[in-house]
Amino acid sequence: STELNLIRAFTREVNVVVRIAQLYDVCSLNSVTFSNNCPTKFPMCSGDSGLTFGSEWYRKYRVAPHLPSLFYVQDYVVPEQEAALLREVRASKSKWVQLSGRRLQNLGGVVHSKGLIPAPLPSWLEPLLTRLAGEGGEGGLYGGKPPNHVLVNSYLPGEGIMPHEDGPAYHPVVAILSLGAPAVLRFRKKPRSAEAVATEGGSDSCLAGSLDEANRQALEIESNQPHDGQHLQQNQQQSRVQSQPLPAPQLPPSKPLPQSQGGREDGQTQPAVSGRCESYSAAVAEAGLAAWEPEVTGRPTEHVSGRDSGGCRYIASLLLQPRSLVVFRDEAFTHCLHSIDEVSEEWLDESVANLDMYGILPGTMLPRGSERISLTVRRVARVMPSILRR
Ligand SMILES: O=C(O)CCC(=O)C(=O)O
Ligand SMILES: [Fe+2]
Repeated sequence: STELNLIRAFTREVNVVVRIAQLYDVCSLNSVTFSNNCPTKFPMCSGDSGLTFGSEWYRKYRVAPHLPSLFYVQDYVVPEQEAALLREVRASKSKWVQLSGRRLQNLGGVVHSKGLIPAPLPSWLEPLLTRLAGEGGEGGLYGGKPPNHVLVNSYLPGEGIMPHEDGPAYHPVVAILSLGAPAVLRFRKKPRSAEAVATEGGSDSCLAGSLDEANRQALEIESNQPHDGQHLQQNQQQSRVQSQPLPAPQLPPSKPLPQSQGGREDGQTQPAVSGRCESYSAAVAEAGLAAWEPEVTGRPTEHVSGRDSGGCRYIASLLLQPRSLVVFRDEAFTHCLHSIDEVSEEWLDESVANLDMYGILPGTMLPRGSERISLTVRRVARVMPSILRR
């Protein structure tokens, strides 16, 4: 019976260990490790990573199997709420800043390298911000604290936002509400720095790094078009808020800098991509991101299905319909760049992960139609003490 007791005690211990491992989900211990790298014996790893991350909300709205920290909520607001929000944005006394590819209102204060220099958020945003803070299951979307910063972006057809990351000033979660017209948000792997390429070896360009047949086609088709670095430089030169174009190639700054030091008006980090897109397979493996394999069929010749203008594959894209909410966090926030093409029609290629929801077939062209307004809602992790407020 002593042996039996020992066996029982041992079994209890093992159960406790297994339970703890399940609760804490080994995959979540390192946000860079994803479900596909997880030992299969932990069921929470298959498609989930993390305690909160495994909540019902995230399970319900996860949309792209290749990018498990990307979430999409169709019809997050009803048409009346959309109309009311659009009225408020248009009536707002806040100053619009004209950038090269969009107009921008910055609400909640100025994002500085040392944190947020806070300013009051307009009262019309309160119900939306309260609702957003409560999404995502226990603890809410922003780590138990309310969002404190909102960008209002306005895009006319033909306008967009170049590949960028939102940067380390923010708690790594963003929720974007789309109003008025659709657009496609595209995710690609963050480029490796020139330094990393030199010291770790490998290819310094996506084009050279994945010279499969499809990529050769991409090169041929797009050889006359500027790739991202050139786009970035052109945009920077055109931008009224950017005092000087940044030389390319250039490392993404480790933190957003004040404008005078080359930072952006919107507090975000904009790497000069300059075609320095990391070898696709290496990028995907390093970030634990699964491959999205394009089907090279029936596409118009000016587009290469699921690739950016440098020939790099997108990890995922999302059709952002009016009234929808997109949320991305963790690796989608820190390991990827996101962008909206400067087009008046969106080519819905196979990388667009949510076409099914709308009964749209890949290969469809979707006119952007009219002005799109987006509300980018985030929390700046550090808020400057009031004594330093201007
Ligand atoms: O308009 C969007 O959907 C994207 C906006 C964005 O990426 C940003 O404000 O940082
Ligand atoms: Fe962004």
